Amino acid sequence: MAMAYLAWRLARRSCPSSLQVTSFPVVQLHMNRTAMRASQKDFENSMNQVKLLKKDPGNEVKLKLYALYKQATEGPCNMPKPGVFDLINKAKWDAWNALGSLPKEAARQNYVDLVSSLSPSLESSSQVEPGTDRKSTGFETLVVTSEDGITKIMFNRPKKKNAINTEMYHEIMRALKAASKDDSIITVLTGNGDYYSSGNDLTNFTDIPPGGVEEKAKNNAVLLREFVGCFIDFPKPLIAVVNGPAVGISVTLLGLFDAVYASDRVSQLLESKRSGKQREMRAFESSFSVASHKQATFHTPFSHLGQSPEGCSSYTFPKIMSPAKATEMLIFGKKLTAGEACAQGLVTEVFPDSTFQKEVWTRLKAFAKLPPNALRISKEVIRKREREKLHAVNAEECNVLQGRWLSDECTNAVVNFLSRKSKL
Ligand SMILES: CCCCCCCCCC/C=C\CC(=O)SCCNC(=O)CCNC(=O)[C@H](O)C(C)(C)COP(=O)(O)OP(=O)(O)OC[C@H]1O[C@@H](n2cnc3c(N)ncnc32)[C@H](O)[C@@H]1OP(=O)(O)O
Repeated sequence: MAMAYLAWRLARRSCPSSLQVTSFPVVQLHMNRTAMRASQKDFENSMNQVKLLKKDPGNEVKLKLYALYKQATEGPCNMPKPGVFDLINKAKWDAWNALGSLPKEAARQNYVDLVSSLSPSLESSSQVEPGTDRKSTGFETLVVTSEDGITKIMFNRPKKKNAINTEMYHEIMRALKAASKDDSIITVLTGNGDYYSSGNDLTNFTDIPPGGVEEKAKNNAVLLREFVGCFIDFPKPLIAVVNGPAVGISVTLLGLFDAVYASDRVSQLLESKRSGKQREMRAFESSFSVASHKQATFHTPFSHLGQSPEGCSSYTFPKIMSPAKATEMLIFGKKLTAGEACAQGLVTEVFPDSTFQKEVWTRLKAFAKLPPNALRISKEVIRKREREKLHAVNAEECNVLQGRWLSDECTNAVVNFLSRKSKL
């Protein structure tokens, strides 16, 4: 299996990009019905369609496409037979040689037929113009797209600072489950608008079911545990592109990500603020086209809200940043800038704001070209010895929170926010 994969990767490298696929039994069906009517234009269109295939059609098909392409463009196999240990080139040679003296026009037709037989896998991509994202529908609170081996899950409640309401919790779980099974290599979470996320939507606490607040707290604890569990168990590299302030659960979850990237705008802005350079700060702020853009800060104000840590942060944060630094954040609600969060290990790297998106996405695209199985296996090796512990921590945190949600401290904090008496 692994060898077949390696063969395929190498074959891709040694072929024109358009013929990254190929042959077989399926094709045999088409070989004899050759009407020799496929034009050069049809052939070129098919080569372009192959590039849009979203599902890997399998090594055999890829080899067949390779062979037909060679036959259509160069005629019968004219290469010396590779050595028995040169597995990849031997597989390609065999496929091409097996076409014997099939005329170029017939090979071209068969190539076109084969590509058209792969149409189910083309349908999803053909809905999208080349070069644009494949967008998943069926989400109200997210925009989920897939391109270049990256599934991007974007929080999409910008007017509410991407606060995570109950629907969004469910949709994030659904999107993560889909991403774990789709053909993407890595998964990215980011936010639309000026915030990454303002954390739990405090109105989640207002919809009390007939069973009363105890039932509500219990249900929320069950759901929260399931939600955090999706992050603990997510099998592919999971990366946060933190585009603005992050609050509460959107911060604590970062300890379960594989990499966290943020822009340096925070540090520059705060530095100006700290040094009292007001004019410089105003100039700095106005230099951004989106005037409402906010600093990317990291804030977990649990005590202020009468709550306690979640997202496994009671375990991951002391490990990541030292117990004392974690205490300042999780217990005393100290807000960190991106630079500070990076110095403490919560953020992987901070980029200059002017080039943040460009640099991050260039890097992510390069990551997405790495061998997917190696990425998953390496992640599993790292996560394996922690998984059980993380699930236990998650269960305990949810249990404690269930009690906190019933406390006066929490009720008062939520009421104060909702009645506009308080803000972070
Ligand atoms: C399936 C599972 C369901 C389980 C449900 C329970 C699970 C609980 C999980 C964990 C519990 C807690 C963890 C946390 O996340 S704690 C952190 C909670 N977040 C906050 O306390 C932030 C509150 N928001 C603010 O302080 C401010 O809004 C802000 C983020 C500092 C931004 O200030 P701003 O002046 O720039 O913008 P503002 O006008 O306030 O906001 C614009 C509108 O967005 C609304 N909004 C923002 N954040 C939230 C939020 N977290 N919850 C609800 N609504 C929010 C705000 O009310 C404005 O709305 P409107 O325009 O007035 O209608």
